[in-house]
Amino acid sequence: MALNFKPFTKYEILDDFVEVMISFREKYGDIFKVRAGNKHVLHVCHPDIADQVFRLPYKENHRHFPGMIEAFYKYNDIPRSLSMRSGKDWAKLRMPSNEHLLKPKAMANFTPLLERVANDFIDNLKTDLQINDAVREISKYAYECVGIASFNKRYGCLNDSSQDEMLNLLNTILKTLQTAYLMPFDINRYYKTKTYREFEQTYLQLQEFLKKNMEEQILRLNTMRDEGTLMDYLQDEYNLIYAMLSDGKLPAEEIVTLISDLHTGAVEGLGNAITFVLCDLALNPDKQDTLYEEITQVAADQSVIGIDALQKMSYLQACIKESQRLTAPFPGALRIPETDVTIAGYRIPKGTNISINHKMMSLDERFFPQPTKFLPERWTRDDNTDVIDKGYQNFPNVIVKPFGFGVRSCAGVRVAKPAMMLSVAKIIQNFEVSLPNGEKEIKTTRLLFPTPKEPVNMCLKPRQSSYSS
Ligand code: HEM
Repeated sequence: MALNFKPFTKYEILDDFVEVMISFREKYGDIFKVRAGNKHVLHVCHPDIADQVFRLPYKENHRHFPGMIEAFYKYNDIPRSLSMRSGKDWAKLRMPSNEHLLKPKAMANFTPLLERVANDFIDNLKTDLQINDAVREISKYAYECVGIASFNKRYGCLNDSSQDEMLNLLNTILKTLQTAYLMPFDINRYYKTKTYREFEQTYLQLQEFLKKNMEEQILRLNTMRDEGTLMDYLQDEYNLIYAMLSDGKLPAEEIVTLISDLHTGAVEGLGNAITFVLCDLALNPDKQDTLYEEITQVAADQSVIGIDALQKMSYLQACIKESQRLTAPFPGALRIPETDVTIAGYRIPKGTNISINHKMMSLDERFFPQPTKFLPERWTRDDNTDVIDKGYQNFPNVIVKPFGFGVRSCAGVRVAKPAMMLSVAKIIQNFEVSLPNGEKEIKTTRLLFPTPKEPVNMCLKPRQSSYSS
């Protein structure tokens, strides 16, 4: 079966994409094949089948990339970005990075840095008492978070609109990538299309920007070393570049490549995910009240919310997980079997793209009763069966996987989680959030990540006991 594209279309993901996929599942069952771009993708919509796919051996962690990406690296002699690598080449960059980005202490290392950005963001909101075009505004916060996590640097984007250029650039990179993934033929291998040229120009600009920041960071660290202040500084602040350079496993050029993935992966992903959590809380004031209660209990009268407090905020974690269930940032974890396999009775040739369709499973009534309702209680440990039948817990850890699954999952999750938790906790600690004009629903569309179809505005009412950030 194929989703047919006209030859010269705009290659966008259709707004009714989810409805189309649901109709396929109803017609063809829990496993079906769809044409996406120039490849076929096998969609899996049942946790038992997903479990079988996840358990296959993956030595190479292969990916297929659009022709535009292959053409870009043919024309430009720069190292491939992490997300565009496969096999040993991918592992060579990913494994040494994991030691810094994913080790258990990483979240504690990044949280104090991110909190500084969250505090500035809240200070701005205290003046504005509204968020206009939430994804855009929150993407600025996200961009600042990546700047401080990568280079211990404030880009200044929260207060300086001249920095918006970088946000536009990151947005263009994502848009052109999406088009490339959807194109049914690899024309970019033979001809530099407008999409290719836009991608090439913006991606090279991003690399230049990051190279310059890397050089500044190295100079700064060397100056501190020469002045004898480096060790004192490192006691106060985690520095990712120092940590990666000093273990000597990756050259500076490869570190820049990794940092570029941190930028492209983070800003849109975080901007949208945080917006959706705030919308869900605005549309469900009773859940917002419960969250506010938890925050006041755990954070007491503190303006500082540290890693210990975040880890105690189980309702906050449940709100985020439930929001990510509803909007499923990641439509499907991709797996490519390395030999011919039999799954759910079907013989599947090696090299087939299999997508574990988290989106379909997350909204499936068989696994989540009342699937369209925002019920964070689904994810709390208390046995509150009055609120929701927790039968879905028979499928733990397979269905809702916003950060992906296994070795190829999100490399920035230990930045993303505290960045999300800090912003939502501090906003709810300080304001009652609502949507204007009694809006009842946020319609979504996709730009690699799901995003609101129209800009979302939010009203912020200061809470009586709001603390200074
Ligand atoms: C809510 C926000 C985010 C979500 C939902 C998210 C989700 C994901 C998912 C599902 C993947 C796996 C994609 C795949 O299988 O190809 C991924 C990959 C990745 N993410 Fe995130 N992410 C988020 C934020 C971030 C942040 C803040 C960073 C960086 C600081 C980041 C860095 C990366 C990188 C580098 C990869 C590529 C990993 C690889 O190919 O080995 N992400 N992300």
